Amino acid sequence: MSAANRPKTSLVPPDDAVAPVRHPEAPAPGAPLGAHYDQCFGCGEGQPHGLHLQARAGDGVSVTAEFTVKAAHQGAPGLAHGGVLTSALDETLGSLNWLMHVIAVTGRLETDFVRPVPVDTVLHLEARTTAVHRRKIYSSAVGRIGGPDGPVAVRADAVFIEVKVEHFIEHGRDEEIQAAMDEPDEVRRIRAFEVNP
Ligand SMILES: CCCCCCCC(=O)SCCNC(=O)CCNC(=O)[C@H](O)C(C)(C)COP(=O)(O)OP(=O)(O)OC[C@H]1O[C@@H](n2cnc3c(N)ncnc32)[C@H](O)[C@@H]1OP(=O)(O)O
Repeated sequence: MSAANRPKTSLVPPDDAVAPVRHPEAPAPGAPLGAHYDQCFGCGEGQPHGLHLQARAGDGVSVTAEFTVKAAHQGAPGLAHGGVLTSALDETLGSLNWLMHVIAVTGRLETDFVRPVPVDTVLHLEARTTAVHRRKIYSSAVGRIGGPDGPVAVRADAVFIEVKVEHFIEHGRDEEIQAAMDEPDEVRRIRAFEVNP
């Protein structure tokens, strides 16, 4: 069935889903994950239009991250754009896959916007993978304002789908694929595609 005709997929894992497994070489809890690709809109240091989100490994398959809402991220006067907040959730959720050493892309992402988020706010994000079923990875995230224990402003549930590295090579634009493959630093080269080292 083509993707366009596929029925809407549940965000609830099926009964025979299993617990996620943290890779033995995943970064220790508390370790910064760093950017997986310097041009990534979510985390890339070299991306002037990006969110510059910084994530750290948590326990199990979990991460925490911070994102500061800038003037460039407004939707309404002085308030963050909902799509930008969803991007911050997507990036945080996507970084969970690195802890399992699985390459995956977002298949479905559902966001609840609970409170408005003003410019200059630091959004404190927490995400966790809850279940895995074949290639489907079920994860959830919340974003709090006013501190890591502050009130929830946004939350999201997602299904990521495991893919092979060919997904990026087949579908990405040649010049960026080539530049990422020519990266002399092996870890950066690998992480551009979030491939298992
Ligand atoms: C490198 C990491 C970067 C992280 C950055 C943050 C994350 C991102 O934003 S990634 C970018 C946004 N996402 C994308 O571009 C993905 C675009 N979509 C695609 O390429 C394809 O539709 C893709 C790969 C998801 C699935 O296609 P395909 O491999 O043919 O899947 P298919 O074989 O049909 O389905 C596999 C399973 O996934 C499920 N599935 C497929 N698509 C979806 C979906 N959209 N939602 C939920 N489940 C889905 C299917 O139901 C099937 O489940 P089951 O095993 O139970 O039968």
